[in-house]
Amino acid sequence: MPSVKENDDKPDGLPKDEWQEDALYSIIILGASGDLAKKKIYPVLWSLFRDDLLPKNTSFVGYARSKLSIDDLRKSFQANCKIMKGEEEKFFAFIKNNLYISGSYDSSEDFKRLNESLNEREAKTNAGNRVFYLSLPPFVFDTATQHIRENCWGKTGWNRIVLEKPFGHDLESSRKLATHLNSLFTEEEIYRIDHYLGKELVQNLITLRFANRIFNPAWNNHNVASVMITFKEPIGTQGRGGYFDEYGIIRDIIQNHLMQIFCLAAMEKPVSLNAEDIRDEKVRVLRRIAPATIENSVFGQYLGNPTGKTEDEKMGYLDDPTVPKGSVTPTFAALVLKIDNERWEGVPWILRAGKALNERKAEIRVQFKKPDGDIMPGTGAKRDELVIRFQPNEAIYLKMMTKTPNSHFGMEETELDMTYSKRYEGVVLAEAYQLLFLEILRGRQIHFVRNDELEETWRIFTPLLHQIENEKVKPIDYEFGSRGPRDADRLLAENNFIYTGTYKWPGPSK
Ligand SMILES: NC(=O)C1=CN([C@@H]2O[C@H](COP(=O)(O)OP(=O)(O)OC[C@H]3O[C@@H](n4cnc5c(N)ncnc54)[C@H](OP(=O)(O)O)[C@@H]3O)[C@@H](O)[C@H]2O)C=CC1
Ligand SMILES: O=C1O[C@H](COP(=O)(O)O)[C@@H](O)[C@H](O)[C@H]1O
Repeated sequence: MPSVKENDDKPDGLPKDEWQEDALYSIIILGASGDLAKKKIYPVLWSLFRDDLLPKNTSFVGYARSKLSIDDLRKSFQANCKIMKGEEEKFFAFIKNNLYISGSYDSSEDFKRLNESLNEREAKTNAGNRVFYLSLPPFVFDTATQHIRENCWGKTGWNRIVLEKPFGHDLESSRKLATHLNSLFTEEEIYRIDHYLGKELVQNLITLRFANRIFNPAWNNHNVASVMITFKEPIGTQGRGGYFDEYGIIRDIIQNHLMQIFCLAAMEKPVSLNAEDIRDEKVRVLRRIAPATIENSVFGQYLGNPTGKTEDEKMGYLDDPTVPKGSVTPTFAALVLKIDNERWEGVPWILRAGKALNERKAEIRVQFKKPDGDIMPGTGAKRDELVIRFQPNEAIYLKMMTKTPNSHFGMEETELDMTYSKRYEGVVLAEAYQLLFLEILRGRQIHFVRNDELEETWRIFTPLLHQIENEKVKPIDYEFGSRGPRDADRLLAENNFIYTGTYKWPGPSK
């Protein structure tokens, strides 16, 4: 097994693709001067270039309003790139493949200049394949996409447009955006990124469920008591409260990341691994869910922790000067969805997400019912629980009962454990954006969100969002660094999720 621990953004074993030799691939980053571009997109492009995973003829074209030289651009993102000793020359070659054009998002002339520059570079090749990556605030989506379509759509190869969330603010605005995009592009040309779909263990859900005989027969209301999907972050809004306040935790995490995990865990087996077949099943299960309700939800907002170690921890959500005074935007939410189909009727699916909590964690817990016809009553047997920990320290473990060694029929809780750092020692997992970028270039949409998925998730959450916003429902206070409001545990208990607190992992967590 190769060990690449010395540089942990070098993933192991990514397949080398056979790219079109006679084509020029242009990756055009709109909003190249922005935060996402410098923190994420350029560093990921560098890592893929460094590891020879991109087509040989790839050119990176930044576009933004700021007047920047290539050197300014480089300085903006270099600190976020991992450049090991001996890789300086390669980094220099990466920078040489970069171009930057300053232009506004509402000027045909500027987009025409961008197009001329792309044409000029493509002239020496047979085909020009173009990826337009919109790393832009949502209010410029409409004009920018219009100009891309009218002025920059290549004629000799394929064109793909990549969008980051937010895809609208509610059902109506999402539909409006969809209508606009559909008037310009085909669905095959649109790549809606949800970076959770690029995470290794999220991708593994399909394999686990459908490549193993043992899970599928047990994956239903005869055997499953409840399911909980959790996202926790130990950081607050860190000065970006103004942005967060317009969205809140449901739009930021639950409607997208947690619902994508939900779909992969709850959907029926797709007829094939074709992107359309998988996405058809996701939509099918979403259509069987009634809108989320306030009665089945708990909302929280964090307070500063006076004993916190950092300034962030000491600051409550409302202390952030960028957050409007008296805001009731939730930074924590727990809610329950029910799926009205033959497989899942009666099983509560609990979705929880929060900022400023006690740890960083994203996981799914599937709690199984106790066996029927119990021949060991009164022995304290606990429910089996399958945990898939998406991050950190990726792991799949099944908490289960075993006979205590050398006892008569004494039993205790133990686990079948597949912790990635042990099972795949030394293997570096690719970062979500690395995998997703390669999928865009390959033209594979499995790990991207289709418009009807979006429509369904907005249908589920829009009535609740509008209600809490119109009625200014006050979230419950919780302290920075806690597990969130206590009422959330009550919601779990009322929805058949049993926490015993008796399970003990032997030794430090890997
Ligand atoms: N390979 C490895 O390294 C493995 C490590 N382990 C470790 O073993 C430890 C225990 O395992 P775990 O599966 O977490 O089991 P536990 O039963 O101890 O905890 C399950 C989860 O229940 C939640 N919880 C805590 N209090 C309450 C409450 N009052 N009501 C409802 N829920 C509550 C907590 O999450 P929350 O705060 O999110 O609600 C907790 O993480 C973990 O640290 C885990 O990392 C386990 C298996 C493999
Ligand atoms: O989309 C978002 O995700 C991040 C968390 O991503 P992760 O990969 O670090 O789990 C979150 O911090 C941010 O608020 C949200 O917009």
